[in-house]
Amino acid sequence: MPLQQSLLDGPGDPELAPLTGIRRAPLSATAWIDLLPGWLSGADEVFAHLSESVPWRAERRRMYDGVVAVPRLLSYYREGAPLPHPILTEARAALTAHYGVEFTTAGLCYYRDGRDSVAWHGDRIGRGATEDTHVAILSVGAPRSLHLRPRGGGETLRHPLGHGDLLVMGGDCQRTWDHAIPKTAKPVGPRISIQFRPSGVR
Ligand SMILES: O=C(O)CCC(=O)C(=O)O
Ligand SMILES: [Fe+2]
Repeated sequence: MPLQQSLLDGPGDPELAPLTGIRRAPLSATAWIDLLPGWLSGADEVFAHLSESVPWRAERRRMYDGVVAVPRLLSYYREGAPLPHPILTEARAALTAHYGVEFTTAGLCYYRDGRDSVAWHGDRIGRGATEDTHVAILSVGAPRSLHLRPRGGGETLRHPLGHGDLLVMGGDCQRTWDHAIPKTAKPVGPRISIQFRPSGVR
């Protein structure tokens, strides 16, 4: 199975490292990202479980004068909805304790291959449009690059997100920066991204 070859974590129960190891990279005076590579170990089983048990949806969106397929599969766990793997419940509790901010919703994306992507955007639907907010991303599966650039234009920063890695955006990052997962022509396996957000942020 080509999927297995892309995962390097080996067997073992899913386990989260302490968040004390997280490193902050300021983006500006008011925006930052926190990074913790390898936050989740034993991520193979998590990837396999989520691939199979999450109700993935293929969405279509109206664009200009046509309707196009959204280039990734989606699933959304609103506030109060049980998450699809116990390690995600644990991850959310750890993030909530570490940041003193309640993460209540989870958006999941499934990038089937390098043609799947998310275009430049900020998570500005709702509260993120006007208030500082945290958005925490746990990545499992094939590594993909998260790109960030200032909204007014400027240099693009590239952060590779691998199997079990955590990246948290904070401050006014959603208002003043955009992020994207660009398509890649390289042969890449599937990736699942889990985004934890506080209430009212999309
Ligand atoms: O796949 C990712 O890690 C990012 C997804 C994202 O930016 C979003 O769904 O808002
Ligand atoms: Fe986003």
